[in-house]
Amino acid sequence: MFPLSRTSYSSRFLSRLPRSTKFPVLLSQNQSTRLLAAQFSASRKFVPKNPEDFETPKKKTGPNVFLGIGILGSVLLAAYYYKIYRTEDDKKETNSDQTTASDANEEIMDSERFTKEEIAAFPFNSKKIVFVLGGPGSGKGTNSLKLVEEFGFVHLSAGDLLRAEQNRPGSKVGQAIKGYISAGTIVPYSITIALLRDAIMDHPDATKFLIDGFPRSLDQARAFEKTITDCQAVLFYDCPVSTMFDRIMDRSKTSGRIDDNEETLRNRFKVYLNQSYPVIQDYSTKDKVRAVSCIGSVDDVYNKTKLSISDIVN
Ligand SMILES: Nc1ncnc2c1ncn2[C@@H]1O[C@H](COP(=O)(O)OP(=O)(O)O)[C@@H](O)[C@H]1O
Ligand SMILES: O=c1ccn([C@@H]2O[C@H](COP(=O)(O)OP(=O)(O)O)[C@@H](O)[C@H]2O)c(=O)[nH]1
Repeated sequence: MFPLSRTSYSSRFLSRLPRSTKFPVLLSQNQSTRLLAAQFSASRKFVPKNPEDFETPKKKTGPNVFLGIGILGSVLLAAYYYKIYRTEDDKKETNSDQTTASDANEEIMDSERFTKEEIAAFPFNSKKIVFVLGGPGSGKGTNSLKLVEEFGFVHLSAGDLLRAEQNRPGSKVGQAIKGYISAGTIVPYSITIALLRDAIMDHPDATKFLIDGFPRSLDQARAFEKTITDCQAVLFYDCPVSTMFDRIMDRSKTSGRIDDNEETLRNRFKVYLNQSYPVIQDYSTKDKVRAVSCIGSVDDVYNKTKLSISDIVN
């Protein structure tokens, strides 16, 4: 377990962002929930503008039977309409940063390269999976590449797989992926898990996998466990927002990524705290999290990384 009550953020960075995007990086479940509620709903608060907004609604003098019947009828009609007309596609469609638990039943996309029988026969359970998590720019990719070089992990970056699918001629989901990534929101896991599943199957002889940047929400974590396998550990890069911001802004000069810009980055931070951070909290209750501070030189951080997963690398 790692300490969950620490906060890390710099006033220099915070002064550059609107109030709604400022948050401490490490918070307890209650703290983060309260903070989120306060920060992200502040803009949606009801503000009385007209004199009548301040008035207490007048109490009706007697039961209005017709009104009651009308309301009941509307509710029943709405429920009927919802049941009959809401299609499976509607349920899967989610382009907001508020992926909900109801999405946890999404079907994983079929493979274009492997048959259902090949997928069913693949020994996913025999693979050691380490999730590499942390906010945007916290150092997931940098350290994963070093672990690959030194210890022969297979590195699967969910973001890289999605970008490759986005650019693949003939992809049925390329355009949709582009929409999510440019908004800084999470691609439905039916797509991401399918890409990860196929990428794992491309390495039948490998035993150790680093899955970088996934899962980004609790429902994704549960769906991966259900359809692929459980992870052995979570390598978590604990990084102040100010540092992540500066590093991404630096990276944006050469990355060519559509989402490495200030506006999308604000949303990525919001999605990270709102949806991805609870994944780290959840795995920490299962004693799976190995937290590494991102502060220090690339070599320092890598040395801390090696120490934190020394039982897995060998
Ligand atoms: N310890 C470090 N010190 C300074 N810069 C770093 C460090 N670790 C990573 N970087 C740089 O920060 C940027 C973001 O790192 P990256 O590994 O791409 O993050 P992530 O994969 O988490 O988005 C990259 O440009 C990388 O070179
Ligand atoms: O499991 C994933 C991983 C990535 N993404 C999308 O890909 C973007 C970039 O993710 P990546 O991990 O490459 O970069 P990071 O933001 O961590 O630097 C995210 O903002 C999401 O839009 C996603 O939807 N699901």
